[in-house]
Amino acid sequence: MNSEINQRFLARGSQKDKGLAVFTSGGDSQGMNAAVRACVRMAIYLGCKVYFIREGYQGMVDGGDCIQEANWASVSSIIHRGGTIIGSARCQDFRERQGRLKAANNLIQRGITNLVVIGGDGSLTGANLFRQEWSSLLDELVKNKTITTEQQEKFNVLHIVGLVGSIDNDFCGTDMTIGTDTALHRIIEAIDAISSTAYSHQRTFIMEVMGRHCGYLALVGGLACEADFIFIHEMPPKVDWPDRLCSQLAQERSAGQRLNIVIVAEGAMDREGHPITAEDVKKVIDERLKHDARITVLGHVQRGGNPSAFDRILACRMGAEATLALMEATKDSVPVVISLDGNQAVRVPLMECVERTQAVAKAMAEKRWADAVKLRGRSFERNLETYKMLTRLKPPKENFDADGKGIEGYRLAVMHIGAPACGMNAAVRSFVRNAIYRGDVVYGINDGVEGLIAGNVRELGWSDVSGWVGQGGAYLGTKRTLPEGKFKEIAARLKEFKIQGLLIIGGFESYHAAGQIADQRDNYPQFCIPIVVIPSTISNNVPGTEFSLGCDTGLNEITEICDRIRQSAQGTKRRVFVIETMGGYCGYLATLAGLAGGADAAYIYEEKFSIKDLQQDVYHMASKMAEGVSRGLILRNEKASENYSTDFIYRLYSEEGKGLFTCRMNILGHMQQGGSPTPFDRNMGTKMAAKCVDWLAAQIKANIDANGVVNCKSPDTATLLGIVSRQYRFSPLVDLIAETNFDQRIPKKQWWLRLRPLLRILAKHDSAYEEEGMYITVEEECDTDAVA
Ligand SMILES: Nc1ncnc2c1ncn2[C@@H]1O[C@H](COP(=O)(O)OP(=O)(O)OP(=O)(O)O)[C@@H](O)[C@H]1O
Ligand SMILES: O=P(O)(O)OC[C@H]1O[C@](O)(CO)[C@@H](O)[C@@H]1O
Ligand SMILES: [Mg+2]
Repeated sequence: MNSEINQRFLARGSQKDKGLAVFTSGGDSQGMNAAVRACVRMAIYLGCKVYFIREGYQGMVDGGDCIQEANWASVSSIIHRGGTIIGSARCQDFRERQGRLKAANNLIQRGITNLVVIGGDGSLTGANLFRQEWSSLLDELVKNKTITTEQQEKFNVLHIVGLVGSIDNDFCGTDMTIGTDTALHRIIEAIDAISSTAYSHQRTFIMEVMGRHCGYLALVGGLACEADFIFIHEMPPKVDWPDRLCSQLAQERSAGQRLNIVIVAEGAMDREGHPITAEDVKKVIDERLKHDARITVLGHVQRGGNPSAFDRILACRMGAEATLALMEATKDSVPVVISLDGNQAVRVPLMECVERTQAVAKAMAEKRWADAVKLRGRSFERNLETYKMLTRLKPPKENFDADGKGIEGYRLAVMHIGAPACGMNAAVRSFVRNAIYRGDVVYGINDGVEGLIAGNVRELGWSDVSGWVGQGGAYLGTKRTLPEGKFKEIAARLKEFKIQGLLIIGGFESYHAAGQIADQRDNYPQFCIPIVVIPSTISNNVPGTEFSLGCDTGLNEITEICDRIRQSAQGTKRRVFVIETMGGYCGYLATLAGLAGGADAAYIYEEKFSIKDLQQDVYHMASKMAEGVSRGLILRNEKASENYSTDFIYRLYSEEGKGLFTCRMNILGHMQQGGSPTPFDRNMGTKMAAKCVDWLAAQIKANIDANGVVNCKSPDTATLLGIVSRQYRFSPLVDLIAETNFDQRIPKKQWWLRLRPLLRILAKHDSAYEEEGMYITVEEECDTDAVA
């Protein structure tokens, strides 16, 4: 891997002689505006000229007013808006050399040789071709005397950086394209809404989702909504699919399920290449099962609405990186795509991505389905495996003996400790089903440590967890009580239920509790079982992971509320909102919601601030207001400072802003913990729990004696499953102690702190931004089993 170890900074105003143009192309996607904004603002910060090319490639071909210089204000108040304010198009002209010739001339006439392309697979394929042809296009322009040889020489290299903006997530080389997460939000909102009416009428709903050539939306939508059957391009069913579909749906109904959801990706086919439409599926269900079936085609709803917090943040990071990558490009550098690999912004060669994307299409055309899935990447593959496993009606026979007992069956338990967070139920469902699938017995412990001591423990069956994925809160019940002082009672219950492996899902308390139990292994043999924690809290303050389950939902709740609060001042008022977020001492929510909401400042505990900083920010706000900005957004983490309280900041802004703006304060409180889990949290909970089952089984197997007694003593048998620099990782709890600030209950190092300068730069403050993007190959990117 060619990662850069040294920190890389480009100073403010250091690129005064340069320029770039940005455009959006293909189907629009939510988050494109945030990407354009970040790209423009980073360019202005570096001192270079920046142009919009309106209406995608069509604007490049047509030239004229379609190419305009942009300024700071041209991208104000757009971060929360879906679509693209600079327009997008599907452009036939650009597919022809003649069109590309015109486009090249239009760029040269304005001296533009740095391009940021924001679009899908088609747009980036077109960009790749444009770059490959560039010198021959210039030759032709010289030949027909459209440009001079001096111009040819001066503009002989075209630099291109691509950002993948498409809801389809069909481009190899990135885990998530800008817009995909929001499209999934739209899909699950629709399916959740339909489920209640389907339940009432015992109906089967066939939902058609987008994704012309890629089944990602159908697959992950299916995972996030417990769909009973999906039809996707990469895993087409055999021609006998009607039999399989009907037997699956019939069995589910006979097991008591009142509704069924079938998802059909647009353009789905069977293995012989016959199209499968929602109508075809309905016909089969009507005729054979006589179910009351209905079709809903989600269509462009999926491309609409406000971008999710994830897409806004992704777009901010990618947009800024795109500008930086262009500024660093030399005549020898290859065009790159800025993408996300796990949680890391990376730069992947455009050509490799295009080739791999085309290889997927080829594999599908040649009916090499397994290859197509592999080429889509490890994360797609894993999603598919998980989906298949979770929707099996019965565990495979080979995992059970003649009496129906699991051949390698262990006795596992799951519980929560800490506050509830969205995604916990999805994790429990996945844990239960994965374990049953293997032949294990699973116990659900209600109400945390207190419930365990009270013996509030019950075996969970396959259908006990039906419908749990989309539910917020914690169905098992959760409490904050720690095990300290109650070890004897806990050990007695673990013994009574013969528990051989334990999963704890929860926030900082879960991590703390698991550590306390593991610490007592020498005193209580019942604690010598493998123990694993899935960090789950909106605060995202658990060490050993970059993301906790539930923090994405919390972030989206805050982001949406901030949008609404800001909108309340639309019109003539000049107003500053001071908003307090949760998080304990952890500034994750305030910072990330600040980035996603386009906030002017976000005050947090981890970054000390003085009265001087506050004063400067107030003056800064006043000067922005004087320049025409009408609304301000200030976020403050609940424990940012003992004395500079939310009320204090509100009063300071109120006093100093007199005559210029009014000020209002909002404390968001527990609404941040509620809501419906986002697709990200549903998916993350599902995948993490599946990994925990595998891990627990492997640990038990390695440490069990002939009498079935498990004796885990080594530190690596008590772990926390986290996402750490691009990968899922089981970290021994003891290793995390040194990384933990137990007083403030936060990790000592927090990755997202490096995004704070970006927040300031995008809000027109001075700051020094360290580049994120490391260079990797498309193989490296696709091999990551990321959360996406
Ligand atoms: N092979 C190609 N050669 C030249 N230009 C292309 C090529 N493929 C696509 N383009 C250009 O990119 C535009 C957008 O491509 P396309 O319609 O495939 O959408 P996309 O970028 O894949 O986005 P999405 O699939 O998300 O809608 C096309 O209209 C065309 O102008
Ligand atoms: O908006 P249009 O041009 O009808 O295109 C629809 C297509 O665009 C996408 O939304 C994005 O590529 C596809 O999922 C869909 O097939
Ligand atoms: Mg496309």
